[in-house]
Amino acid sequence: MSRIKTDICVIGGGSGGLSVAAGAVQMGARVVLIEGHKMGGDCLNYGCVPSKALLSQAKAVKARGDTPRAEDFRAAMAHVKSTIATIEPHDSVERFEGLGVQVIQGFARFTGPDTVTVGDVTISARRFVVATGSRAFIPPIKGLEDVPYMTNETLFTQADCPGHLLVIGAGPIGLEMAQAHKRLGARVTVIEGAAALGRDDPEAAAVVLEHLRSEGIEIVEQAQVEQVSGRAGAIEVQVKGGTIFVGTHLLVAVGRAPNVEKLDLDKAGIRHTRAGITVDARLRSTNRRVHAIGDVAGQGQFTHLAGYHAGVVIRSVVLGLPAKARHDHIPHVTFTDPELAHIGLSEADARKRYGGALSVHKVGYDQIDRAQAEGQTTGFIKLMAVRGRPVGVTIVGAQAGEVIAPYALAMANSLKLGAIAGTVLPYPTLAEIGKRAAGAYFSPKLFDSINVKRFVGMVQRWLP
Ligand SMILES: Cc1cc2nc3c(=O)[nH]c(=O)nc-3n(C[C@H](O)[C@H](O)[C@H](O)COP(=O)(O)OP(=O)(O)OC[C@H]3O[C@@H](n4cnc5c(N)ncnc54)[C@H](O)[C@@H]3O)c2cc1C
Ligand SMILES: NC(=O)c1ccc[n+]([C@@H]2O[C@H](COP(=O)([O-])OP(=O)(O)OC[C@H]3O[C@@H](n4cnc5c(N)ncnc54)[C@H](O)[C@@H]3O)[C@@H](O)[C@H]2O)c1
Repeated sequence: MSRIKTDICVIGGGSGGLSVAAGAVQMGARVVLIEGHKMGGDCLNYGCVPSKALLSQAKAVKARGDTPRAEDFRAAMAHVKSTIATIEPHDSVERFEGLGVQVIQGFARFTGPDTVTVGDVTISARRFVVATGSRAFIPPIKGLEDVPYMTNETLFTQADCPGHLLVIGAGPIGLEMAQAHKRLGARVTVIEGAAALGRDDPEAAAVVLEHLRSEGIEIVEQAQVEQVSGRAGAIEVQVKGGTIFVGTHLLVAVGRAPNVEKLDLDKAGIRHTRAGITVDARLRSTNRRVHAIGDVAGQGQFTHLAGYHAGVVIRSVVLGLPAKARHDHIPHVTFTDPELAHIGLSEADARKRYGGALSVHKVGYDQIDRAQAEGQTTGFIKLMAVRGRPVGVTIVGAQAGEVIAPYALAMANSLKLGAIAGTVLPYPTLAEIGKRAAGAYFSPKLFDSINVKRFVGMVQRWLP
């Protein structure tokens, strides 16, 4: 048994853990990083990177306009592999060892409040950061364990395009992958127990769903899956009420489960629930020496959130500052075509919280010259504003994930809408839609005000 003493021990080498390790070591701390499987975690290997690479290939095939061919799917999967391979060195053991991090490969488990073991190595540290991420949640559906099914961990290893892909769950994973597979030549049926994109603005979700259906994807809502049967190539999914959907392949995308089982959290007095490790505003667990970040902290499941958490925890464990995380300024984007981006409060939540003080401003993509020029007039921005500040923004339409950036800046830095309305943007760009929405907040105050009209009348009489 060998022993290592260090300042910071990071468990999990994905989006969150790698950011903590790189930041902490470069600022002078001694860092041990433990990764049980693949450096880069879900995002690089089974999540954001492969899914966006597949979507980009599917978009190119769709743009070509003819019937997808078998080679298209193979070429798309080859692109997925090569994209991962290109990014991989950035997250590699070699790069991190080069930065001065001691990387240990194996699954870590706590053996006490300030020790973990990996194989025959025991590590004691001043602070621990748990960044073990999440995996696909497998629901207790009758028969599921007896049929071949895919999750995000196996989806990107397919050799050939499925004939008819059945997807359980119409969240971001289910719908992004439904569109990618449809555009690459599969028939696709998405089976959703409640409302598709149920966590998003219903008006914006409706725009995405209408478009996906127009491309030929079958999306069945309010259809809770109760039983699955069959075999490879002939899978049957039965929903509440008895309807049966038949397909060749099955993807399960019904949410995520935090990776806590292997950690022996009880040995270190770290409380957790089904959502993940319980943390306070400083991302500290119930063991003050141990922080949790990213998916396993149960505050949301996005790479940029894990990266943000890493920054907060670095201030805490490296610099000893009482840094707190906030979550009201974290955007999220579903990368379907059209994209759906959101930040802050939904319209419904903003109405509940602010009542009459809230104003809502909606501008269509069809009012934006660049959108007209590109023929991308589907969608809108919806701005929720209170006393001159944005409290929530939803955008559905072309490049919504890029277009929302000024609002992410504004909400992270408590900027007023005047900052957006007063910014000069290049013409013609899709980003103008955000400025137009801010302008819509000021228009009635400026153009419908009797006081403004009186004042202008006076000025005009006095002006020489
Ligand atoms: C299909 C899909 C698409 C996605 N698309 C997007 C997107 O477009 N944008 C976005 O922001 N987010 C997206 N996400 C979510 C994103 O991947 C996660 O939010 C992000 O990876 C979380 O980072 P993390 O550091 O918390 O965990 P991870 O990146 O998963 O890293 C956790 C690491 O910990 C390791 N580990 C686990 N247990 C132990 C242990 N006991 N000891 C040692 N190591 C351990 C794991 O092997 C893993 O490498 C997507 C997810 C999926 C599944
Ligand atoms: N673009 C992105 O940023 C992106 C992309 C993919 C994933 N992610 C992250 O990963 C998380 C998980 O995504 P997800 O799509 O797996 O989960 P999700 O929780 O967002 O959606 C799962 C859906 O499955 C449905 N469902 C659950 N059980 C069912 C059953 N028995 N029958 C039918 N439907 C059922 C739910 O009602 C829900 O609508 C996301 O919330 C997000 O944080 C992000």
